Amino acid sequence: MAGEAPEPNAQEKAGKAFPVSWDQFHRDCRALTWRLNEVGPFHAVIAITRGGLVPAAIVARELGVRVIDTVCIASYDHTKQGDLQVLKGISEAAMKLGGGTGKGLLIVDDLVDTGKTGKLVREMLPDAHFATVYAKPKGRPLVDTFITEVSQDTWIFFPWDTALSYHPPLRDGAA
Ligand SMILES: O=P(O)(O)OC[C@H]1O[C@H](OP(=O)(O)OP(=O)(O)O)[C@H](O)[C@@H]1O
Ligand code: HPA
Ligand SMILES: [Mg+2]
Repeated sequence: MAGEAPEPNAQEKAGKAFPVSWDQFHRDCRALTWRLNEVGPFHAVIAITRGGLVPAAIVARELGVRVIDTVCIASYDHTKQGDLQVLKGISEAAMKLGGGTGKGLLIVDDLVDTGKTGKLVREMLPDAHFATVYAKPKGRPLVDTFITEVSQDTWIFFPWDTALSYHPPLRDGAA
């Protein structure tokens, strides 16, 4: 007897693809910084790894912030979301800069999807400003500043996760 079909992963459930190039990502990070410049100044940037590292570097460079800390959280194994694991918390030095509640700190991530990751970090730093480059509707209420909203059924492909490859012509069935 045939086994049950495997459950679709988050990317398969999403259906639509939104590939982002390095150029586009850099432009979107700069656009994010324009908005954040109105909100700051910030004592430090807290990057949610790993996806938040790239936008955090660009945003910190544009804002002239040199103190950068990480909060290391794992949830998706490629496209399947499991339980959140905090692999490394926020450093004592960064906590001190934020007065224990995150005031004056800027949390940066590449995107919010379900909002689970963002919610966890917000609980650690309730007074921090939370910025992401992209936001899906479920996670959007958690974010203070973002640039582009994509629908919940869209999967964003980041340039560090992708490579150029052959794409068949539309008439041969390409999506
Ligand atoms: O809003 P959520 O549903 O929680 O999803 C958003 C999070 O998922 C991705 O990280 P991931 O856990 O895949 O780890 P990575 O940043 O190391 O790739 C992304 O970078 C966000 O941090
Ligand atoms: O749409 C997405 N793209 C890449 N990583 C993700 N992690 C959660 N959602 C996404
Ligand atoms: Mg991440």
